[in-house]
Amino acid sequence: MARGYGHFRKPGEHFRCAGRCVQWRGCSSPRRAVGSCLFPRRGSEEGRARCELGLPSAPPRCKRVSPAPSAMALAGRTAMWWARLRSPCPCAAPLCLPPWLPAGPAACERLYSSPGKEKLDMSTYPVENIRNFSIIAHVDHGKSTLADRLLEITGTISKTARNKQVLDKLQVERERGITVKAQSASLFYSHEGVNYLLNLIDTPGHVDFSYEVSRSLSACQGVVLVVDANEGIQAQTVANFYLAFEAQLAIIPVINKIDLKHADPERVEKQIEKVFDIPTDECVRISAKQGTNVEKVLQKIIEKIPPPQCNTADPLKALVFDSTFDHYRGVIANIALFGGEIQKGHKIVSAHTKKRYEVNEVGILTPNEQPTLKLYAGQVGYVIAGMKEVTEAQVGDTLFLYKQPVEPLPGFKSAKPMVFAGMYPVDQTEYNNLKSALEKLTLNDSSVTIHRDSSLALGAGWRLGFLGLLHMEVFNQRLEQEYNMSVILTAPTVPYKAILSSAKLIKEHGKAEITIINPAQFPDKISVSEYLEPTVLGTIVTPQEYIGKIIVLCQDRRAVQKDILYIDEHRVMLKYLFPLNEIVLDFYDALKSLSSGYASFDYEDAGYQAADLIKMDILLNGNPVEELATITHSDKAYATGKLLCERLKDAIPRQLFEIAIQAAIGKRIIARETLKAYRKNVVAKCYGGDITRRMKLLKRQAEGKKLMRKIGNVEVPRDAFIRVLKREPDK
Ligand SMILES: Nc1nc2c(ncn2[C@@H]2O[C@H](COP(=O)(O)OP(=O)(O)OP(=O)(O)O)[C@@H](O)[C@H]2O)c(=O)[nH]1
Repeated sequence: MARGYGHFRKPGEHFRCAGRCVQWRGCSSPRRAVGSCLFPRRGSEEGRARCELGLPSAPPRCKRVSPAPSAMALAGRTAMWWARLRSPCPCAAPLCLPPWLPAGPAACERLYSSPGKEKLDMSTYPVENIRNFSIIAHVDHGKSTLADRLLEITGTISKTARNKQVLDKLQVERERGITVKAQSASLFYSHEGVNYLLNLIDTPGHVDFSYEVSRSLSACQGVVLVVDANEGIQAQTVANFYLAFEAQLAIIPVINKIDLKHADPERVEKQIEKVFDIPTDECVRISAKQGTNVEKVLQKIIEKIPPPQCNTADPLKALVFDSTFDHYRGVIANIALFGGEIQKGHKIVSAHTKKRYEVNEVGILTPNEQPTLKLYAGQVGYVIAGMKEVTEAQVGDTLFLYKQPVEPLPGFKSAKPMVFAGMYPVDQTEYNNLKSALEKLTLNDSSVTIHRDSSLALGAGWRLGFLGLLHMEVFNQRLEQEYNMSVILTAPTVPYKAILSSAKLIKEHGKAEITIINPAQFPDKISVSEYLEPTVLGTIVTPQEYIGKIIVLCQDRRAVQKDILYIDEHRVMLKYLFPLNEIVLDFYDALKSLSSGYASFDYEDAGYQAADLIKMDILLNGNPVEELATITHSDKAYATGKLLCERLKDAIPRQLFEIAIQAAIGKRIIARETLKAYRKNVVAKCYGGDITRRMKLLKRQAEGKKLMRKIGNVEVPRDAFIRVLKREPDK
């Protein structure tokens, strides 16, 4: 496949390079594709680019094929190289060789070399042979591992030891070992002589990503509810069960990890019967890791989950349940067809924007994009239709054929952000780049809300709403990893409300009830008749020996007990009404710490309640730090103020001058810490003429300084805001 010098490549052509498939992204006019330019000289621009991207170094033979380009030509081609190196093959999202790819060059060529010629015919899967289902469970109960085995058994991926969490494609997912993004895959399975098309969606387990689960369920008729045979029912098992139950989906309970030494599937079956009212004989006992009984799960899916209720003869009605942005192809929308069919060339209209598009490509995910001739009612796949702007692809939108309008599908309830934080570019010149990165990332994560904001110290930025602190951390990490953006995040806060009493303010806001997502905009007590704080109904599942400590912790967090239920002789389920700001930052850590990791926690929105709130300012040498202002309950003001000052004292490096750290309510100072003046001489121990060592130490110090941002005359490290506000786990 490797082409020599002088070959004319066509745009879109696939070819092998350094052991992987690449697609030519050159311009449409025939141009000399120095096929070998993918094997650059060592030390060249491209060489460095390849190195940064972690691509292998050039094989020696390629150096012979590729004549060394002149400096000018090199500069001219660099952008093109970059574009091509960064552009993944449309069949393979990651640039690196995907772990599920069958070994050997032949397999690679078969899969990726000419997808255009290998479009699948999906007409052989009528609606009655389709099953759409999600795998739901508590964190780490084995959803992704079960998905791997299902993909293997159905021959979608080959059986190799490298197949671990194949559907967790994002770097952040692989690094953290958690699923943050629901991923779908189409499986072909033959049962009793009938060929079935099974569309699987692997969902995240953590409470912060439950919006992904609820959206995934809209494309399904059933769920596989995985429960760990050792841990039993946990808080997210209950939450996810009710999501599926309310959506009236068929539920297949699966008890996983029966290979574990302490597995007790019988106990878990009884729990399932007691809490969910599902007879014990309906549970399937499996070991997803070892593959035991996984085939039974497939059979249950076919028997218990009904096929989608829709018809290919109806007009096209496609629900966009997820979308991603590709730099070259625009928006790739994941769709579930609730009627009709769709194919290349169709003119479609978005019910949301009313804009018209022509379909360029349709296909299914296996789990990479596999183009198909058409998609039919009941099937789940993707569509590329030349949507160039991220705002054009709304998750929850309905697509229909031009001149054949349909009633739009109900779409999705918009996600309700639980925490808000300010986000600012480290350097204001990066503002536009960050704006574009945020737009693209929020397309893929529609649960994030964005409002423009600005701060005296940090300049122009945004106030972002997240579903929780983990969600905020993951979003920040994705911005860094996928868009190479580093940002400053301010202290997270929950959305409070205020009922205004001042006529002037009501006129200003146009309404009496306002939502405060930025502590800087907290209105004075004189102009407010009542403050309201958000609450959540929390579910805690714990072994009974920790119940005493947990009750004390909940009381300390101003929670009110609503229910208590023994799910078996050893485990208890507690329900508490919590003020959201008491749990959002560190409650989970505290709970895990005092229950030795055994208790689990989940929560759902429970509206607002009246609260005695005050705004607390933090002053550094008398100057208020807007980014550290917090809204707190009056009962907790002194304790919070003292703690914040102590934390700040640890977080701020000592400087050449003394720093007074104070917490103030209005003009009243309620806590104070003093940071002594200090200047570290990093080269103090370097005597003699060892210049390289001195340079190294000074460079390291300079790098540390880069991480800081000046606020007034005091340097505050970038990550201080979250660190300072996170409480220590309660002892
Ligand atoms: N012993 C044993 N371990 C298993 C089994 N299934 C999964 N695991 C392990 O459990 C851990 C979590 O598995 P995952 O598949 O990532 O769990 P998950 O539910 O997808 O996790 P999240 O996506 O973070 O919610 C991994 O270390 C798996 O190897 C099993 O049947 N037996």
